[in-house]
Amino acid sequence: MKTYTIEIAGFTRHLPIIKINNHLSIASFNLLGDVDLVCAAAEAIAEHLPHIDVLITAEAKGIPLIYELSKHLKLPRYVVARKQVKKYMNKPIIHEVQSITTAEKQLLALDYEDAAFLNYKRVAIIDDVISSGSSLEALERLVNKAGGKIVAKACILVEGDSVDRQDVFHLNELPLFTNAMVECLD
Ligand SMILES: O=P(O)(O)OC[C@H]1O[C@H](OP(=O)(O)OP(=O)(O)O)[C@H](O)[C@@H]1O
Ligand SMILES: Nc1ncnc2[nH]cnc12
Repeated sequence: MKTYTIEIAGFTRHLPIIKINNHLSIASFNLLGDVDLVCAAAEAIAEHLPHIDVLITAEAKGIPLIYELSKHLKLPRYVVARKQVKKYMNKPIIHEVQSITTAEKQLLALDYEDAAFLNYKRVAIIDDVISSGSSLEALERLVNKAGGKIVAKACILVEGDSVDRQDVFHLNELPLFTNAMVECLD
């Protein structure tokens, strides 16, 4: 398998290059299960955040990261926007998302209790990767609707066009690959 090698918070990882459609491939970054990397990335991001009251992310890969970040920042509660409305959710606020990794439109939903918790709080939006920016935009809309104040946006990796974003703190950058480009890699 072709891989892309990247350094993140002092750790080297060899990411498999995966075709996502007829034109594009991504270097797939899956932090689920990677304890050392999650801990180091959380520590590195924590140093660059202003004073905040609560972190929010989108499920699923952002969850271990904000858990670890919340521990660092001594924040007792964090908020996760879900990709499905569960029966146990109360009056959810919903926004559509078209993430680069998923062909179909998805949704992000915030439970009423979590939305109420964000109200008037200083909120940092956190994700593992920001690529098209669609997930970030949906999270921004949810936080605004909930009455939270977005004071920081941070992720481990920015990808593709998002590498030029000035509004997101990040630890490193990932390229997008055309499939023709991938054919030429050894
Ligand atoms: O900037 P975007 O194009 O929206 O892409 C970024 C999103 O893609 C990934 O989630 P993914 O859709 O792979 O879902 P998962 O975390 O549930 O695996 C990542 O965790 C971000 O949330
Ligand atoms: N390269 C990547 N790896 C994992 N998830 C992603 N979401 C967007 N880009 C991604």
